[in-house]
Amino acid sequence: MATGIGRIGIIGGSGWLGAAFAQAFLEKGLVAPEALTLSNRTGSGPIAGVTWTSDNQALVERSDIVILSVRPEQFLDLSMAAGDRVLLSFMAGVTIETLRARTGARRIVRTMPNAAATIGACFTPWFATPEVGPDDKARVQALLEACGSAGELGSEDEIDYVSGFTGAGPALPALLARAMIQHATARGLPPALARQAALSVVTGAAQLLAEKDADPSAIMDALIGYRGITAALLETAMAGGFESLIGTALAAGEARAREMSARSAGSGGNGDA
Ligand SMILES: NC(=O)c1ccc[n+]([C@@H]2O[C@H](COP(=O)([O-])OP(=O)(O)OC[C@H]3O[C@@H](n4cnc5c(N)ncnc54)[C@H](O)[C@@H]3O)[C@@H](O)[C@H]2O)c1
Ligand code: PRO
Repeated sequence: MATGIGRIGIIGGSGWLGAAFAQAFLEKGLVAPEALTLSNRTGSGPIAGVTWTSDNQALVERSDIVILSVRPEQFLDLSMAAGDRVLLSFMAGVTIETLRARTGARRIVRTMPNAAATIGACFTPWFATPEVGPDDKARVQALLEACGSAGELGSEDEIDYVSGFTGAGPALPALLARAMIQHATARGLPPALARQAALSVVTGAAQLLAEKDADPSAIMDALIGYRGITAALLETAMAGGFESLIGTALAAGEARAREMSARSAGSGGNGDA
Protein backbone atom coordinates (compact mmCIF):
# COMPACT_ATOMS: atom_id res chain seq x y z
CA MET A 1 0.00 0.00 0.00
CA ALA A 2 3.10 2.20 -0.24
CA THR A 3 1.67 4.49 -2.91
CA GLY A 4 -1.98 4.49 -1.82
CA ILE A 5 -2.97 2.71 -5.02
CA GLY A 6 -3.12 -0.62 -3.21
CA ARG A 7 -2.22 -4.12 -4.36
CA ILE A 8 -2.90 -4.76 -8.02
CA GLY A 9 -3.53 -8.05 -9.83
CA ILE A 10 -3.62 -8.43 -13.61
CA ILE A 11 -5.31 -11.54 -15.03
CA GLY A 12 -3.66 -11.99 -18.43
CA GLY A 13 -0.51 -10.22 -17.22
CA SER A 14 1.74 -11.45 -20.02
CA GLY A 15 -0.64 -10.38 -22.81
CA TRP A 16 -0.31 -7.34 -25.08
CA LEU A 17 -2.21 -4.92 -22.83
CA GLY A 18 -1.71 -6.68 -19.49
CA ALA A 19 2.08 -6.60 -19.82
CA ALA A 20 2.08 -2.99 -21.09
CA PHE A 21 0.18 -1.78 -18.03
CA ALA A 22 2.21 -3.96 -15.64
CA GLN A 23 5.48 -2.53 -17.00
CA ALA A 24 4.13 1.02 -16.82
CA PHE A 25 2.93 0.59 -13.20
CA LEU A 26 6.45 -0.52 -12.23
CA GLU A 27 8.34 2.03 -14.35
CA LYS A 28 6.23 4.92 -13.02
CA GLY A 29 6.67 3.67 -9.42
CA LEU A 30 2.89 3.53 -9.11
CA VAL A 31 2.90 -0.05 -7.84
CA ALA A 32 5.78 -1.73 -6.03
CA PRO A 33 6.83 -5.14 -7.45
CA GLU A 34 5.79 -6.89 -4.23
CA ALA A 35 2.28 -5.39 -4.58
CA LEU A 36 1.84 -6.61 -8.16
CA THR A 37 0.50 -10.07 -9.02
CA LEU A 38 0.24 -11.24 -12.62
CA SER A 39 -1.46 -14.37 -13.91
CA ASN A 40 -1.37 -16.35 -17.10
CA ARG A 41 -1.94 -19.99 -17.93
CA THR A 42 1.64 -21.13 -17.20
CA GLY A 43 2.15 -19.14 -13.99
CA SER A 44 5.40 -17.52 -15.13
CA GLY A 45 6.34 -14.61 -17.33
CA PRO A 46 8.99 -12.12 -18.40
CA ILE A 47 8.45 -9.34 -15.84
CA ALA A 48 10.82 -9.77 -12.91
CA GLY A 49 10.27 -9.06 -9.22
CA VAL A 50 6.50 -9.49 -9.26
CA THR A 51 4.43 -12.51 -8.22
CA TRP A 52 3.35 -14.77 -11.10
CA THR A 53 0.60 -17.35 -10.73
CA SER A 54 -1.71 -19.50 -12.84
CA ASP A 55 -4.28 -19.46 -10.01
CA ASN A 56 -6.62 -16.52 -10.64
CA GLN A 57 -8.37 -16.92 -7.27
CA ALA A 58 -4.98 -16.68 -5.52
CA LEU A 59 -4.34 -13.48 -7.51
CA VAL A 60 -7.68 -12.07 -6.32
CA GLU A 61 -6.81 -12.85 -2.67
CA ARG A 62 -3.51 -10.92 -3.04
CA SER A 63 -5.12 -7.84 -4.68
CA ASP A 64 -7.25 -4.79 -3.89
CA ILE A 65 -7.86 -3.98 -7.55
CA VAL A 66 -8.12 -6.80 -10.12
CA ILE A 67 -7.58 -6.01 -13.81
CA LEU A 68 -9.14 -8.47 -16.26
CA SER A 69 -7.06 -8.50 -19.45
CA VAL A 70 -7.87 -11.81 -21.13
CA ARG A 71 -9.69 -12.04 -24.46
CA PRO A 72 -13.50 -12.07 -24.22
CA GLU A 73 -13.71 -15.72 -25.33
CA GLN A 74 -11.05 -16.69 -22.74
CA PHE A 75 -13.15 -15.05 -20.03
CA LEU A 76 -15.88 -17.67 -20.63
CA ASP A 77 -13.48 -20.38 -19.34
CA LEU A 78 -12.16 -18.30 -16.46
CA SER A 79 -13.32 -18.95 -12.92
CA MET A 80 -12.92 -16.49 -10.04
CA ALA A 81 -14.95 -14.75 -7.34
CA ALA A 82 -14.01 -11.08 -6.93
CA GLY A 83 -15.63 -10.43 -3.52
CA ASP A 84 -15.37 -6.75 -2.61
CA ARG A 85 -12.40 -5.98 -4.91
CA VAL A 86 -12.60 -3.32 -7.57
CA LEU A 87 -12.80 -5.21 -10.87
CA LEU A 88 -11.35 -3.28 -13.80
CA SER A 89 -12.04 -4.88 -17.19
CA PHE A 90 -10.12 -4.20 -20.39
CA MET A 91 -12.36 -6.63 -22.30
CA ALA A 92 -14.41 -5.50 -25.28
CA GLY A 93 -17.97 -6.79 -25.48
CA VAL A 94 -18.34 -8.07 -21.91
CA THR A 95 -20.99 -6.10 -20.04
CA ILE A 96 -21.13 -5.09 -16.41
CA GLU A 97 -24.10 -7.43 -16.00
CA THR A 98 -22.04 -10.36 -17.30
CA LEU A 99 -19.00 -9.39 -15.21
CA ARG A 100 -21.23 -9.20 -12.14
CA ALA A 101 -22.95 -12.53 -12.86
CA ARG A 102 -19.68 -14.37 -13.49
CA THR A 103 -17.46 -12.90 -10.73
CA GLY A 104 -19.85 -11.56 -8.08
CA ALA A 105 -18.09 -8.15 -8.23
CA ARG A 106 -20.14 -5.05 -7.41
CA ARG A 107 -17.45 -2.41 -7.85
CA ILE A 108 -16.81 -2.72 -11.59
CA VAL A 109 -15.02 -0.43 -14.05
CA ARG A 110 -15.15 -1.09 -17.80
CA THR A 111 -12.33 0.52 -19.76
CA MET A 112 -11.20 0.61 -23.39
CA PRO A 113 -7.42 1.03 -23.83
CA ASN A 114 -5.61 0.47 -27.12
CA ALA A 115 -2.31 -0.77 -28.53
CA ALA A 116 -0.60 2.60 -27.97
CA ALA A 117 -0.50 1.62 -24.27
CA THR A 118 2.83 -0.02 -25.11
CA ILE A 119 4.35 3.42 -25.80
CA GLY A 120 2.47 5.34 -23.10
CA ALA A 121 0.29 7.11 -25.69
CA CYS A 122 -3.10 5.52 -25.07
CA PHE A 123 -6.28 7.43 -24.20
CA THR A 124 -8.45 5.10 -22.11
CA PRO A 125 -12.13 5.93 -21.58
CA TRP A 126 -13.78 4.21 -18.59
CA PHE A 127 -17.17 3.77 -16.95
CA ALA A 128 -17.73 2.78 -13.32
CA THR A 129 -20.74 1.31 -11.51
CA PRO A 130 -22.30 3.52 -8.78
CA GLU A 131 -20.66 1.32 -6.12
CA VAL A 132 -17.21 2.65 -7.13
CA GLY A 133 -16.53 5.61 -4.82
CA PRO A 134 -14.47 8.77 -5.47
CA ASP A 135 -11.24 7.36 -3.94
CA ASP A 136 -11.41 4.26 -6.10
CA LYS A 137 -12.22 6.35 -9.18
CA ALA A 138 -9.09 8.41 -8.49
CA ARG A 139 -7.05 5.17 -8.22
CA VAL A 140 -8.50 3.91 -11.51
CA GLN A 141 -7.70 7.20 -13.26
CA ALA A 142 -4.10 7.10 -11.93
CA LEU A 143 -3.62 3.47 -13.02
CA LEU A 144 -4.90 4.16 -16.53
CA GLU A 145 -2.80 7.33 -16.84
CA ALA A 146 0.30 5.17 -16.37
CA CYS A 147 -0.04 4.34 -20.11
CA GLY A 148 -1.13 7.79 -21.30
CA SER A 149 -4.35 9.59 -20.45
CA ALA A 150 -7.88 8.59 -19.41
CA GLY A 151 -11.39 9.98 -19.00
CA GLU A 152 -14.68 8.91 -17.41
CA LEU A 153 -17.70 8.18 -19.62
CA GLY A 154 -21.30 8.97 -18.61
CA SER A 155 -22.82 5.59 -19.50
CA GLU A 156 -21.88 1.97 -20.13
CA ASP A 157 -23.55 2.23 -23.53
CA GLU A 158 -20.71 4.53 -24.65
CA ILE A 159 -18.14 1.79 -24.00
CA ASP A 160 -19.52 -0.18 -26.99
CA TYR A 161 -19.01 2.90 -29.16
CA VAL A 162 -15.47 3.66 -27.97
CA SER A 163 -14.47 0.00 -28.45
CA GLY A 164 -14.03 0.90 -32.12
CA PHE A 165 -13.38 4.62 -31.70
CA THR A 166 -10.42 4.47 -29.32
CA GLY A 167 -10.05 0.70 -28.85
CA ALA A 168 -8.99 0.14 -32.45
CA GLY A 169 -6.11 2.57 -31.80
CA PRO A 170 -3.67 2.50 -34.73
CA ALA A 171 -5.99 0.50 -37.02
CA LEU A 172 -7.54 3.33 -39.08
CA PRO A 173 -4.31 5.38 -39.34
CA ALA A 174 -2.53 2.16 -40.41
CA LEU A 175 -5.17 1.66 -43.12
CA LEU A 176 -4.53 5.19 -44.37
CA ALA A 177 -0.78 4.59 -44.44
CA ARG A 178 -1.21 1.28 -46.29
CA ALA A 179 -3.53 2.87 -48.87
CA MET A 180 -0.92 5.59 -49.53
CA ILE A 181 1.88 3.01 -49.83
CA GLN A 182 -0.16 0.85 -52.22
CA HIS A 183 -1.06 3.80 -54.43
CA ALA A 184 2.48 5.22 -54.54
CA THR A 185 3.97 1.80 -55.30
CA ALA A 186 1.44 1.19 -58.08
CA ARG A 187 2.33 4.66 -59.43
CA GLY A 188 5.94 3.49 -59.69
CA LEU A 189 7.69 4.89 -56.60
CA PRO A 190 10.26 2.45 -55.13
CA PRO A 191 8.44 0.45 -52.40
CA ALA A 192 10.95 1.32 -49.65
CA LEU A 193 10.70 5.03 -50.42
CA ALA A 194 6.88 4.83 -50.64
CA ARG A 195 6.79 3.17 -47.22
CA GLN A 196 9.18 5.69 -45.64
CA ALA A 197 7.26 8.61 -47.13
CA ALA A 198 3.79 7.39 -46.13
CA LEU A 199 4.80 6.47 -42.56
CA SER A 200 6.49 9.84 -42.09
CA VAL A 201 3.28 11.58 -43.23
CA VAL A 202 1.21 9.66 -40.64
CA THR A 203 3.70 9.91 -37.77
CA GLY A 204 4.47 13.58 -38.56
CA ALA A 205 0.74 14.32 -38.56
CA ALA A 206 0.40 12.52 -35.23
CA GLN A 207 3.04 14.78 -33.70
CA LEU A 208 1.43 17.93 -35.09
CA LEU A 209 -1.97 16.81 -33.79
CA ALA A 210 -0.42 16.06 -30.37
CA GLU A 211 0.46 19.74 -29.95
CA LYS A 212 -1.60 21.70 -27.46
CA ASP A 213 -4.82 23.14 -28.94
CA ALA A 214 -4.29 21.27 -32.23
CA ASP A 215 -7.49 21.42 -34.28
CA PRO A 216 -7.92 19.03 -37.24
CA SER A 217 -10.37 21.38 -38.98
CA ALA A 218 -8.01 24.35 -38.61
CA ILE A 219 -5.11 22.35 -40.08
CA MET A 220 -7.28 21.30 -43.03
CA ASP A 221 -8.57 24.85 -43.59
CA ALA A 222 -5.04 26.28 -43.56
CA LEU A 223 -3.93 23.80 -46.23
CA ILE A 224 -7.10 24.13 -48.33
CA GLY A 225 -6.49 27.92 -48.21
CA TYR A 226 -3.63 27.56 -50.74
CA ARG A 227 -6.28 26.52 -53.30
CA GLY A 228 -3.77 24.13 -54.79
CA ILE A 229 -2.85 20.46 -54.54
CA THR A 230 -3.97 19.70 -50.98
CA ALA A 231 -7.31 21.39 -51.67
CA ALA A 232 -7.82 19.07 -54.67
CA LEU A 233 -6.86 16.03 -52.60
CA LEU A 234 -9.03 16.81 -49.56
CA GLU A 235 -12.04 17.99 -51.53
CA THR A 236 -11.94 14.84 -53.66
CA ALA A 237 -11.69 12.61 -50.56
CA MET A 238 -14.58 14.43 -48.85
CA ALA A 239 -16.78 14.47 -51.95
CA GLY A 240 -16.10 10.73 -52.32
CA GLY A 241 -17.56 10.07 -48.89
CA PHE A 242 -14.38 9.64 -46.82
CA GLU A 243 -15.93 11.07 -43.66
CA SER A 244 -19.22 9.22 -43.96
CA LEU A 245 -17.29 5.98 -44.60
CA ILE A 246 -15.35 6.54 -41.35
CA GLY A 247 -18.72 7.01 -39.62
CA THR A 248 -20.03 3.78 -41.16
CA ALA A 249 -16.90 1.93 -40.00
CA LEU A 250 -17.23 3.29 -36.44
CA ALA A 251 -20.90 2.26 -36.37
CA ALA A 252 -19.90 -1.25 -37.52
CA GLY A 253 -17.41 -1.44 -34.62
CA GLU A 254 -20.14 -0.45 -32.16
CA ALA A 255 -22.55 -3.02 -33.65
CA ARG A 256 -19.90 -5.76 -33.33
CA ALA A 257 -19.29 -4.78 -29.68
CA ARG A 258 -23.02 -5.19 -29.00
CA GLU A 259 -23.08 -8.60 -30.71
CA MET A 260 -20.11 -9.70 -28.57
CA SER A 261 -21.89 -8.43 -25.44
CA ALA A 262 -24.99 -10.44 -26.31
CA ARG A 263 -22.89 -13.57 -26.96
CA SER A 264 -21.00 -13.34 -23.67
CA ALA A 265 -24.16 -12.66 -21.63
CA GLY A 266 -25.95 -15.43 -19.81
CA SER A 267 -22.99 -17.80 -19.88
CA GLY A 268 -23.24 -18.55 -16.14
CA GLY A 269 -20.35 -18.34 -13.66
CA ASN A 270 -19.34 -18.57 -10.05
CA GLY A 271 -20.22 -15.11 -8.77
CA ASP A 272 -21.71 -16.62 -5.63
CA ALA A 273 -18.63 -18.76 -4.99
N1 LIG B 1 -4.96 -5.28 -27.89
C1 LIG B 1 -5.73 -4.20 -28.07
O1 LIG B 1 -5.41 -3.31 -28.87
C2 LIG B 1 -6.99 -4.06 -27.26
C3 LIG B 1 -7.66 -2.83 -27.32
C4 LIG B 1 -8.80 -2.65 -26.51
C5 LIG B 1 -9.23 -3.69 -25.70
N2 LIG B 1 -8.57 -4.87 -25.70
C6 LIG B 1 -9.06 -5.93 -24.82
O2 LIG B 1 -8.05 -6.27 -23.90
C7 LIG B 1 -8.11 -7.65 -23.59
C8 LIG B 1 -6.70 -8.24 -23.71
O3 LIG B 1 -6.27 -8.08 -25.04
P1 LIG B 1 -4.75 -8.38 -25.46
O4 LIG B 1 -4.60 -7.79 -26.81
O5 LIG B 1 -3.81 -7.97 -24.37
O6 LIG B 1 -4.82 -9.97 -25.59
P2 LIG B 1 -3.64 -11.04 -25.47
O7 LIG B 1 -4.10 -12.26 -26.18
O8 LIG B 1 -2.33 -10.44 -25.88
O9 LIG B 1 -3.55 -11.31 -23.89
C9 LIG B 1 -4.41 -12.16 -23.20
C10 LIG B 1 -3.58 -12.91 -22.18
O10 LIG B 1 -4.46 -13.62 -21.30
C11 LIG B 1 -3.85 -14.86 -21.00
N3 LIG B 1 -4.90 -15.76 -20.50
C12 LIG B 1 -5.83 -16.44 -21.21
N4 LIG B 1 -6.63 -17.14 -20.38
C13 LIG B 1 -6.19 -16.90 -19.13
C14 LIG B 1 -6.61 -17.34 -17.85
N5 LIG B 1 -7.64 -18.18 -17.67
N6 LIG B 1 -5.95 -16.88 -16.77
C15 LIG B 1 -4.91 -16.02 -16.90
N7 LIG B 1 -4.46 -15.58 -18.09
C16 LIG B 1 -5.10 -16.01 -19.19
C17 LIG B 1 -3.23 -15.30 -22.30
O11 LIG B 1 -2.23 -16.29 -22.08
C18 LIG B 1 -2.65 -13.97 -22.82
O12 LIG B 1 -1.33 -13.78 -22.34
C19 LIG B 1 -9.11 -8.28 -24.57
O13 LIG B 1 -10.27 -8.63 -23.86
C20 LIG B 1 -9.42 -7.20 -25.57
O14 LIG B 1 -10.78 -7.16 -25.94
C21 LIG B 1 -7.45 -5.07 -26.44
N1 PRO C 1 -9.48 -4.29 -30.26
C1 PRO C 1 -10.20 -5.46 -29.78
C2 PRO C 1 -11.16 -6.02 -30.83
O1 PRO C 1 -11.04 -5.65 -31.98
C3 PRO C 1 -10.94 -4.90 -28.64
C4 PRO C 1 -11.25 -3.49 -29.01
C5 PRO C 1 -10.28 -3.13 -30.05
O2 PRO C 1 -12.02 -6.82 -30.49
